Amino acid sequence: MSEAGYTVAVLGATGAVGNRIIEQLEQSTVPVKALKLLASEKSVGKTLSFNGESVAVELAEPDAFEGVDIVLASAGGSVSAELAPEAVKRGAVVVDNSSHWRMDERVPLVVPEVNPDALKQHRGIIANPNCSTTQMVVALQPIKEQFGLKQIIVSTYQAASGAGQKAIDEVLDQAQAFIDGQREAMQANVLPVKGDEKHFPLAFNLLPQIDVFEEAGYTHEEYKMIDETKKIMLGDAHAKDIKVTGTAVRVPVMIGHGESVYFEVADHSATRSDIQQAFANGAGVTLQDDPDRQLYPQPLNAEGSRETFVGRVRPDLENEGAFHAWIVSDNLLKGAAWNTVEIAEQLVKDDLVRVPEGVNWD
Ligand SMILES: NC(=O)C1=CN([C@@H]2O[C@H](COP(=O)(O)OP(=O)(O)OC[C@H]3O[C@@H](n4cnc5c(N)ncnc54)[C@H](OP(=O)(O)O)[C@@H]3O)[C@@H](O)[C@H]2O)C=CC1
Ligand SMILES: N[C@@H](CC(=O)OP(=O)(O)O)C(=O)O
Repeated sequence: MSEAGYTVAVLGATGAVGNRIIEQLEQSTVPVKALKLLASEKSVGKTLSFNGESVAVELAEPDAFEGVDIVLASAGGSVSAELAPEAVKRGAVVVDNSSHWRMDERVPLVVPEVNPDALKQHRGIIANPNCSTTQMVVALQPIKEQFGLKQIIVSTYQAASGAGQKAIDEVLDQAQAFIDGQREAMQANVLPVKGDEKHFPLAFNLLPQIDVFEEAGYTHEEYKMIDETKKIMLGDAHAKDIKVTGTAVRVPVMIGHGESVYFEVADHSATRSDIQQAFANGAGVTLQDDPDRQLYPQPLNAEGSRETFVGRVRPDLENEGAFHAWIVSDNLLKGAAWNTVEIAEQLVKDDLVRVPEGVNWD
């Protein structure tokens, strides 16, 4: 790093996640010497604000990464597949939000509260996990550290914003049609999966499909949660030390994913209060758990926060060593933009903003 700091590029700067990356970067400890904002042709010439200054959006193309030290990418999988290697070739370290690189064995998949040391092995590309996975592993890491984790069964309640601005707009239009008594006018073109054969309204509804269906009746989102949790917590997407399964459901909430999690610990002496205390002490976790005061996490309250909120902690009444908890976080912040910027902070702190010699992604 030069005295003045790093040149940072935000790829996908005009998107919902990109906008929040810029905001999080403004409030971060990353010393930004210069900022480049990159997007598609249609956004070239637009300006966005960073630290009170107006920055013009440029075209995302290979040469745009000349002189860049850190790239924070959120422009989708195909863009990252093509441009991340180009950025690395030009000496930049890329933190990528898309799912494209996550399962690549050469790529660390990082949540700084859980596996910051994985960054030490980076070869220029670092992946940011799926939003539902991130908040679950942040919450459960202190439980794993103190009591050992044997099994996780999760049901997600995922906000429309996870599928982008178009999904939010669609749900609001559907809600208005429903309120106007025109149920037949509820248009659905985006959810559950853009480009899939059928679409259904989410307003006043629940959709037990996020992403496409794959083997054995599971969706891709469910497989991502299983594989990514293992890669982050155990260092291997196929490890068997913790059994993980789940059901991913889209709910008519705008921002903030909820998760009902059943988990089994190895140490059967753990009490409800031990588990609550472990959550309360967890990095990035805020315990909101007081049934007497009806205190529990809610998406509307989590919006805009970097924290992962945990409540409704209770033992399973039939299985020894098993507990339930309710986890909520802002899917666009800890689930995407903040985790990305937090990784950049960790790279700076550990002096890892450099591409190792001899790396080749071609
Ligand atoms: N970690 C996670 O769980 C999450 C990850 N994501 C990832 O972030 C990505 C962005 O999500 P979101 O912000 O909601 O999406 P948006 O649709 O709001 O934004 C997409 C961004 O990508 C840019 N873009 C699209 N195509 C290209 C292209 N060919 N070249 C350069 N830039 C391009 C867009 O630029 P323009 O405005 O010019 O079209 C825009 O800046 C997702 O595709 C996903 O991969 C998103 C949510 C959560
Ligand atoms: N699939 C997530 C958002 C997302 O973009 O996830 P991923 O980065 O794993 O594709 C959701 O819909 O809430």
